[in-house]
Amino acid sequence: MKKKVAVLGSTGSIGTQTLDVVSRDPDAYEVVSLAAGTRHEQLLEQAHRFRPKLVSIGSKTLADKIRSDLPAGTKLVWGNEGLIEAAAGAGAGYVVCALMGSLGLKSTLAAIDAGATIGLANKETLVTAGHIVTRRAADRGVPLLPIDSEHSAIFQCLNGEDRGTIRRLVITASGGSFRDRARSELAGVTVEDALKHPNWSMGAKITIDSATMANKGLEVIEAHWLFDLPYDRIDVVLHPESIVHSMVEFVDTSVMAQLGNPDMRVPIQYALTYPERRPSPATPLDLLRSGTLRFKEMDFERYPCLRMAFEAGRAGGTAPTVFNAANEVAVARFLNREISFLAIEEIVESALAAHATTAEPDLEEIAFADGLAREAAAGWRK
Ligand SMILES: NC(=O)C1=CN([C@@H]2O[C@H](COP(=O)(O)OP(=O)(O)OC[C@H]3O[C@@H](n4cnc5c(N)ncnc54)[C@H](OP(=O)(O)O)[C@@H]3O)[C@@H](O)[C@H]2O)C=CC1
Ligand SMILES: CC(=O)[C@@H](O)[C@H](O)COP(=O)(O)O
Ligand SMILES: [Mn+2]
Repeated sequence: MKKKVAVLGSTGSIGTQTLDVVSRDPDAYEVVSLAAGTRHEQLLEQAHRFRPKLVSIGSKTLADKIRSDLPAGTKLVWGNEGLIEAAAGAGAGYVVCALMGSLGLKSTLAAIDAGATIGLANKETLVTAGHIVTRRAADRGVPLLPIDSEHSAIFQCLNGEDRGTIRRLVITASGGSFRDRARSELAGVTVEDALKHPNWSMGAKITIDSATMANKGLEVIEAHWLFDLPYDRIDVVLHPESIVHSMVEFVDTSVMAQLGNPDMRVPIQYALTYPERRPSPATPLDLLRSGTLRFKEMDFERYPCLRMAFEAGRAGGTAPTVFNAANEVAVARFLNREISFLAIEEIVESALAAHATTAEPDLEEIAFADGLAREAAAGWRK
């Protein structure tokens, strides 16, 4: 029987690569819903190609624009309610969460409540409300399968291993666009410079997060929730080649690693086919030709966003929510050319400093902390 798949964020980097994976095995998948924000022409093209039951777009204005061009029989919805319907109202048994930012939280929870298996790329959802998402998935018996490359790597290394035998996780970081520059050289860097990731082609927000190392910070918190490990057993190392996607060290000192050329279709496909492996279109890794693999200690002074993520993760409660929300707004302001690159970390630092953490927050308390942090980050002036 075909897997009925919903793709939330279908027009983005992960969304389009998911549709590429799905389109290579038409006997295995049926796309039942697609959700996007603003790229209406791309969404229309996807709707004609995959013929889903339902499509959702960011606003009523955009919905009005595409309505008459949709294939007959495709239901059109929009906005936040549309996202929920795409996640939980189209009969998907498998939901790929590839939205950008914590706006993905409600639709992920809706998909879990509907009993769908989750392919999770949207790390901000776990950062902002990890205890709620993981508990809800466990209560509902819903698998949360990682798509993020590092977490897929760890998940693959852990396959069949007893979790009690893990000594630590080692998450690799490329170092991002400015890894060869000192902090003193970052004052005047441009948006264009920051968007040049050395190894991966990704959406704008995560590419900036890689450059500030906030991405690795988000990933540390994501790993804490996915693998249920304390922060002092999660390490980060610089690995400029992005070939070792992450590692697990076990109590007997054995280290398992997952390697491959950087291509997100591999972890996306693994999340879709798990527990099976299938052939993939990625270029096979040839270690004889890939050159030296380097590993360096992480410098927390060079990358304060990573330090702050560890601090927020350890503080728990609403602190990671604030870290994430302030960072989302700061990155949007940088991409909008309102603030400098280095102001991103100043904004995150000041939001965290002003925040009094609430332990074990419910969804309302998370929304409140998120809103306050966004307001402070939007109003921040040098
Ligand atoms: N790209 C990558 O290689 C990796 C990404 N991730 C994570 O995956 C997630 C997605 O990243 P990526 O694909 O790069 O991001 P993109 O910016 O490329 O895509 C984001 C998607 O979300 C949609 N979207 C944004 N806002 C809304 C909204 N209000 N309503 C509905 N849809 C919306 C966008 O629609 P539209 O563009 O039409 O507005 C787009 O389809 C992030 O959490 C990221 O950290 C993790 C590992 C690797
Ligand atoms: C592909 C992927 O998973 C990204 O999160 C990637 O890891 C970004 O690279 P760095 O954050 O290591 O620069
Ligand atoms: Mn990653």
